[in-house]
Amino acid sequence: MDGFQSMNPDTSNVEIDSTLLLPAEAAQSYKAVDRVLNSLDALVYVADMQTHELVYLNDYGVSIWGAIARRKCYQVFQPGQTGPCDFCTNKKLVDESGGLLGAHVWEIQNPKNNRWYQCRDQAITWIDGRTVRLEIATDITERKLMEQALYDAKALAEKLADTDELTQLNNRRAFFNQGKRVVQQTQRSKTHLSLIMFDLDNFKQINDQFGHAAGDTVLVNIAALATQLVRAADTLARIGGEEFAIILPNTTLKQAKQLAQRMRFAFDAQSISLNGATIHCTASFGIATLDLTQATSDVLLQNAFDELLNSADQAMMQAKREGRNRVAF
Ligand SMILES: Nc1nc2c(ncn2[C@@H]2O[C@H](COP(=O)(O)OP(=O)(O)OP(=O)(O)O)[C@@H](O)[C@H]2O)c(=O)[nH]1
Repeated sequence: MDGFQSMNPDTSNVEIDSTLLLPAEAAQSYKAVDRVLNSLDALVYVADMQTHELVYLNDYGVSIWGAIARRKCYQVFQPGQTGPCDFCTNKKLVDESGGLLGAHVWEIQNPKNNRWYQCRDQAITWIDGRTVRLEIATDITERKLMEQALYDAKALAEKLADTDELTQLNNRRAFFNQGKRVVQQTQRSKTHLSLIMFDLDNFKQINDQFGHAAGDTVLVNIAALATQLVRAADTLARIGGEEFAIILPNTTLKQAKQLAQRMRFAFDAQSISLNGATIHCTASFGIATLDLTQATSDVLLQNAFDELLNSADQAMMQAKREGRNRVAF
């Protein structure tokens, strides 16, 4: 290559202006360092910080990205790219007056080969006096995939711990956790919090007449219908066998009554066809509302959610007593 000469006849990983030929002793030291860098299971490269030209690439880099042949770092590592990378670290490696700063360690997923690298970048003075970026990059893709798999498994475990297996609604645990959170939010926003409880009517008869599996299907249908009727901000949960509850943030008693009536009508109007039979199932609803529009002390709120649930339960029992398929509050 004109004007350039490899300092290491065994490899062609470095290109240095021939006017800067090193004394024999220094060349020996250079070769020893080059051998060490070539034995690493990591990418080591050096790029001119002004021109982005690669001036060194170890064997690991050559084996993946090919010979450097005076190409720029982004041409080698981001094939097809015509300018410096958006994530180029050059600015992080020198101060405003060009003084060399310490190492900058970061992680990136290479958008071209999708592999993850942990990079240690540092500006150093190269053997010909230029300021260059030395990067040592370790492929951490397997570790990242494992981290992602662990993260996904944790998210799934958390979801399962909060989900009712039959209906896929929130379970009792999720319901109580969410209830305590929503009470705090309601206190902060000084609004109303309503709670609807509903229990399917004469559900034992459905089980007895059509079988337990048919009863399960009814529970799934009711859950799906109820899901369609609540808002995204509401928390619908199955809190017992045939008992459900809805946390309604920022909802007055009047608004909660309207929703409960809509649900009652929808359940009453639904016919579930199963094995040639038509199953009809209604529910009794109880509503309670917490008015937090005035400042309320934390002490008063400690048992607020349990008390709200208790009031809704009392109202629901009243609806049962008064003949079922109705809303009480
Ligand atoms: N299929 C099915 N049945 C369940 C499940 N959980 C509870 N049950 C049944 O639900 C029925 C509830 O019966 P009861 O408590 O007497 O209430 P009910 O018959 O609905 O009567 P009221 O609530 O007074 O209207 C029982 O037969 C339980 O076995 C479930 O997951 N699947």
